[in-house]
Amino acid sequence: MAELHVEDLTVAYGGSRVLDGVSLHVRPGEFVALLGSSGCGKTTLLRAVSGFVPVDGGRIAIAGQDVTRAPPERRDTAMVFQSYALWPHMTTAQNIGYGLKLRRWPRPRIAERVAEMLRLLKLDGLADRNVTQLSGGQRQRVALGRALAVKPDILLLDEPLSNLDARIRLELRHEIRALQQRLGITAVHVTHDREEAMVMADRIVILNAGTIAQIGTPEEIYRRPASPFVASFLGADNVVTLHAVRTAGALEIAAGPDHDAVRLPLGDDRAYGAATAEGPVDAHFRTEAARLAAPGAVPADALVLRGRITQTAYPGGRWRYGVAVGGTVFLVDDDERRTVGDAVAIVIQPSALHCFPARRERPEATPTIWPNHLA
Ligand SMILES: Nc1ncnc2c1ncn2[C@@H]1O[C@H](COP(=O)(O)OP(=O)(O)OP(=O)(O)O)[C@@H](O)[C@H]1O
Repeated sequence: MAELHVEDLTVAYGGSRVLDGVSLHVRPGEFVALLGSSGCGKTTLLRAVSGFVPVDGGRIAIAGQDVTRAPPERRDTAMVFQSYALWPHMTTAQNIGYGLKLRRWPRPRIAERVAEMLRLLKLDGLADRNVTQLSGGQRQRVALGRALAVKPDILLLDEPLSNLDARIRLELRHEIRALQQRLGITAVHVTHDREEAMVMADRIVILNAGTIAQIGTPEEIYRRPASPFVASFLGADNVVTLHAVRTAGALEIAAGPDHDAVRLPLGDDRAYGAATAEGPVDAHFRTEAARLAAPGAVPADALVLRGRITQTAYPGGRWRYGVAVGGTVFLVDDDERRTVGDAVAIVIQPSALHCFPARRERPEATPTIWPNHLA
């Protein structure tokens, strides 16, 4: 088990900076996912760790050794690629044993290790088959076997599941995770699939335009996004601008044209972000974290937005509605079947709100009446 230290890493292609001051510590045996939208620098970070991209500044250490300037072959990393990158003229066994041959392992030891990998990866019976005659899932297992065979300090996974169909992707997701835990190997996994990162990783690193937006466990980043960017990226992309005042233990929301004043109690998990948000705040909430009610039947301790249904869809399980509130359309899931034109209330519990200082005030959210105690 080895640890990975990345400190203040900067990488530029030509004149343009792709990674800017990235620092990250991956603990021994930990599975870390790098998550971010296309072009944010995930693959570049992985390639910098493996030594295939020169760095402009900062430091990389693997198992306590500074490898910042070391060539790839002097770093104990192994990479699995989206495109498998197998040798097409070789069999399964030859591909898995390839790294061992390069390291000049004696033949009997190679055969032993390859057999072990075939067993681990459920590739028994396919040892002598040419890899071009394997399915996508099988090919990626071979690539994984080739990477693990050399017992690397760090396993680097570059979107290994992106080319596979949905069912195989789910299957392999769990297999990779189980294998990584069983072998206790330190792994860094690049993905742009939020759910994949959530279910596979011990911790998730969210990258945004070459910098780290947040590092945390799946639960931490989901429940406590550190910024509007992370909140939106993790699905809380309904945003309502409110006027808030922080009082002891609560966030007082002033009435607006489409909602009444409400006192949202603050607790450990409640209205996270509200502690620093006062005045105009952008409150983010998830489609699935709100519900709809008839306008007259709403609870007092939740934020309630009055609107009208403009769109309906049935993605499966629950209905999904577009609800226009003032000039903004929010997406909300609900169990009940409703119709376009229905007047409804969107009910959002405080624990489902992620509040941040508003980036810009939206006219429709400016309160017309400030409650007396806030005036
Ligand atoms: N060899 C290169 N030369 C110049 N620019 C590059 C090179 N490789 C990547 N880039 C640029 O660097 C930025 C980050 O690329 P990178 O591949 O690290 O992103 P990513 O987050 O892995 O994206 P994706 O999810 O699309 O693979 C992008 O703007 C990309 O166009």
